[in-house]
Amino acid sequence: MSEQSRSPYRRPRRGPRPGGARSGGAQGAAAKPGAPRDPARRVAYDVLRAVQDRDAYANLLLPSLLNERGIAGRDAALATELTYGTLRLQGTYDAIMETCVDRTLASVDAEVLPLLRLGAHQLLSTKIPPHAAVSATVDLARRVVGQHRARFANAVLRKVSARDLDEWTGVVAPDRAVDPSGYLSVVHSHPRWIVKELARALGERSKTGLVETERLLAAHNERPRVTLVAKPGRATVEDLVAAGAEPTPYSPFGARLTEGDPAAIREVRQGRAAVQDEASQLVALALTRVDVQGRDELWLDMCAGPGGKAGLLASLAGRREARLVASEVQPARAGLVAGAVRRAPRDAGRAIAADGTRPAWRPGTFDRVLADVPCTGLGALRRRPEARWRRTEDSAAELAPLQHDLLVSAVESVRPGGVVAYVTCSPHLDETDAIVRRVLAERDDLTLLRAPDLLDEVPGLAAGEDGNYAQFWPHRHGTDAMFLALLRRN
Ligand SMILES: C[S@@+](CC[C@H](N)C(=O)[O-])C[C@H]1O[C@@H](n2cnc3c(N)ncnc32)[C@H](O)[C@@H]1O
Repeated sequence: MSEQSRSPYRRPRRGPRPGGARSGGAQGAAAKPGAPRDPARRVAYDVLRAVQDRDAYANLLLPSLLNERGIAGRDAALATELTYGTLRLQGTYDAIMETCVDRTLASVDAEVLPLLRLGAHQLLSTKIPPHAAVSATVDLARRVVGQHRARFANAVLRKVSARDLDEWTGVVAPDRAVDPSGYLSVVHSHPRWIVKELARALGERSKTGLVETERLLAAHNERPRVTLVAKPGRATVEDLVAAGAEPTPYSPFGARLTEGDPAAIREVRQGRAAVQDEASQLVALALTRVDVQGRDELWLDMCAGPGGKAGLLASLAGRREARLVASEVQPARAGLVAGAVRRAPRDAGRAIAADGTRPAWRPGTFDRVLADVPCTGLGALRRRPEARWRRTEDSAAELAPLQHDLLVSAVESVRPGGVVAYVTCSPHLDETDAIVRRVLAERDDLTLLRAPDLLDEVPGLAAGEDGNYAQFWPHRHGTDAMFLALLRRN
């Protein structure tokens, strides 16, 4: 059963609307004394506004508002579903609502637009009965934007309620045979440029109908399960399984939660385990598996904040009597890295604040270097629902000079015979293949290794012209779309 179908609030795309009011109806679960009416929709609206108006991150703001307002249980689950679901499918809802307003959607007031999207989500993708979805949203509109604009919201949502999601996309999406990217963009709610970039990274052409691209886009709209890492030497997968998680298919350190709050797990609270995507664990593991002849004592994580991979690498280094320097340019994030590497076996990790492009160490100091560079994050769209609307077509080009300089610096930091892992949480070819190729072309002291061979327990990873890169994919591996290139310095 997919995560999507597991959600109690989701409605299958086709089929009858289940009858009977549920907790997602207008009044929801019993409110606490003094709590605002319909706290779930109110908090979802506040997060959508903050994401839209001040570039807030939903995954940070929502938990803190739920906590601040004392919203828990079914109301918290409803608020989470409404917030993330609305942000993910915003592109589809906007295409539908364009046909339901008598002006452009862009000219609708900023206070009202999130209400319309919230209402459209309840109508088109949840089991909330249509009359409850409309009346609860209009009720909220009355309170937050006034009677006049609530009437407008009511009129738009009544038009939206006339069809189900499949009927609507049949009306508003371009013909797939004529414009496959445009069709996928509307049906799976991604900006068209992202559809094209992901298809390019998957090696698919429009002519073929973009079959695998569609599977990837659909995976981005599924709710991902929380994955944990048991830091070697400090906790085990068995500890996490005892706490209710399931082992991950590939990482020897990973376990997935089916539901529940990771902070409720003792090992996580104690810093012996942490939340970390399985692909992040595996790219760090691959770097430690490469054979480096001779000395293997000093490792560098050059872009370490907030410290996920550094935490794992420090534990792995400690078990081999190596040490890790975890460096991060932003001092506040370097503080998080210090927390992540604290109490590694043999005290193997040390965090410093330093600019990787102006190294605070001598050239050739390290035996293994991780350059997990800043990137567009197009590989983590499952977990960051608003990111697809925030990045632009130019984002990758803007990051490329820094990515290049960091990889060059990583290469200079490793000793001859040592190895560099270049990693992005993005499959966009301009920040993966293009950066690696450019550095390989500029230098004659590098050999590109076959990264998939270091992770031979994971099928379907090989990418790039000669299959030398490892590229994870959400729809193939159930992970973020993490990219890995391994370079040996000769
Ligand atoms: C993709 S994140 C790294 C994620 C991290 N490895 C983890 O697993 O938690 C990239 C990091 O690089 C940092 N960064 C950006 N420019 C940098 C530079 N010139 N030198 C070092 N770090 C830099 C960013 O602040 C950000 O924390």
